[in-house]
Amino acid sequence: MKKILMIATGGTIASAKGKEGLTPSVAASTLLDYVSEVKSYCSIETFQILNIDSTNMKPEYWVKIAEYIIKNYYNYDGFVITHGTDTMAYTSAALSYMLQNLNKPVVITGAQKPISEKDTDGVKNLIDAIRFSCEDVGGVFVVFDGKVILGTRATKLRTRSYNAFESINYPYIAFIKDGDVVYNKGDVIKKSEKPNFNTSISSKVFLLKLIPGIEPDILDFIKDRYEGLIIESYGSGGIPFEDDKNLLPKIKELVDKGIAVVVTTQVILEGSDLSLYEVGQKALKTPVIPAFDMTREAAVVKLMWALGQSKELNKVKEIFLTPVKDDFIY
Ligand SMILES: NC(=O)C[C@H](N)C(=O)O
Repeated sequence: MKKILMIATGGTIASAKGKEGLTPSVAASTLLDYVSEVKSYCSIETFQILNIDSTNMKPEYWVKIAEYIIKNYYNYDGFVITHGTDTMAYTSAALSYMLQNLNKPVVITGAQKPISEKDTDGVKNLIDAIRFSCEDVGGVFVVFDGKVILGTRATKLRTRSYNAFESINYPYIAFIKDGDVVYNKGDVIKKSEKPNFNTSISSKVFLLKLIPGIEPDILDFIKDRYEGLIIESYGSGGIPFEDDKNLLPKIKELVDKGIAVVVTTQVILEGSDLSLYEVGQKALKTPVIPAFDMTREAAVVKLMWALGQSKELNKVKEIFLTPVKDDFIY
């Protein structure tokens, strides 16, 4: 029998109605009571590491979760993390960078409705997640609504529906149908020889979403406070450069100060290509770092993680542009 560690962090799956609306309250061991049939094929231990709405997630908590997994890595065959959906894709990206070359699965799941409710998706998601954590594969995954998504490729696209998550610009890894795992793209998740753990991270990253007419001087504020900036530009990617709305000189000031500036797109599907338009090529010359087809979540967390490894701009750029298990494709 496989030995699984389930780490609970809160989220809707573990929530109940409180005085001010839904709030995490159900303990890890109680969550397990709802899915007791899994005990027929694996043995599970639980640990309550946090009990938060995932809106309250922060990088320090990613480190806490990752370090708990590292501490217990050789004692279990797989790991399941129950988590709120709102920032689940950030956590799955963070764990993907902190825990690399895994030879065991780390599976994150949650629910749109509390596990105690009659029409909950929590029971199915938790059973599916535990089922996938018993597979002979390595990596970090989101399992939700019967789909297995690579940890760096998940994004929450729906606030209410059970199919809250999609795999962005990348195939689903597998589907779970009536308890069976049906692989769709299993080749990237073969087990590695030796895991590589690195939990250093900087939270000094800012995400700036462009809107038409954005004032360049917002960048002065960012320059004084952050080590990295992600600019969510439009479409295929570009930076406005006309007249008093020209952002490029201010971006150059940031880069000259050693701040890593990444440009991505607000459009969720099909990725960015800064070489396509003049607005993009001018940005590349500033120079900014392109995020290609990464999700917003992966780009933000990878920059935080790269800045945890080095403060030297060229090195940060090199780390950011080194693919980690298909987190982006040129
Ligand atoms: N469905 C959910 O889990 C949403 C909740 N607010 C959370 O992210 O913790």
